Amino acid sequence: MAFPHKLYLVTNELACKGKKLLDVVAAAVKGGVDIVQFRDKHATEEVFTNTATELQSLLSKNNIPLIINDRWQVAQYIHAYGVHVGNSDLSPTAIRAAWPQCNCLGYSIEYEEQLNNTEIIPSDYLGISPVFNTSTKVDTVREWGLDGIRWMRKATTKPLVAIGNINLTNVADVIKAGADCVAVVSAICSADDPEKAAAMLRNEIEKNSRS
Ligand SMILES: Cc1ncc(COP(=O)(O)OP(=O)(O)O)c(N)n1
Ligand SMILES: Cc1ncsc1CCOP(=O)(O)O
Ligand SMILES: [Mg+2]
Repeated sequence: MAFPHKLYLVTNELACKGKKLLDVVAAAVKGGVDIVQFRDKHATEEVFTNTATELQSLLSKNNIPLIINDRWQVAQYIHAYGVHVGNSDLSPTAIRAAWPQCNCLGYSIEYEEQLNNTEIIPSDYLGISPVFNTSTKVDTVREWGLDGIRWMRKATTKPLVAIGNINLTNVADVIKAGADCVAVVSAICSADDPEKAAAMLRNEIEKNSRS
């Protein structure tokens, strides 16, 4: 599966610091975000489904794919583009079996051994998780660093999405190390001007991409 996306917004309502989540997402898309993940680890099923539905409506008007974090049944129900899962979630193989129409299945890589695991095969992209330690997600195993990106680039041909404390100061290095796409929470959600923050990140990615 082709993965043409370069700048991936992962949402976090708290990180938006009082701004409305949908406004932040709309601004980020104007700035150059080309794929969005709805991630809320605490919302009830009802609130989660309602917000996911609103995001799907906003993003489909802009031809931007929506990925749902963890809750693949909500993703299927709202006809989202896909789902992102990690080691504590239902496996990619099981999701493919339960939801054959899923267009895009993302899978977090926290351990080197995962690259020898058959779960890589049904995955459409791999999340390098995290590249740098971040206060946005503290239940992590280790930070991969730039060397980890370089290692993964050599170890697999799957599209690589880098995530974890990526911002304007390090995004060029992350791309040069071999990531195909950069995912951020705080660098956009917490910015005073999310549109400008997205535009600056996108510009830096384009300047340093191989294609
Ligand atoms: C693009 C991307 N990469 C990694 C993750 C982390 O997923 P996971 O390991 O399942 O952890 P939670 O996000 O569920 O806390 C991600 N969400 N997105
Ligand atoms: C969801 C997730 N998965 C690995 S790190 C992370 C959070 C990234 O957030 P930030 O861009 O604010 O560091
Ligand atoms: Mg998860």
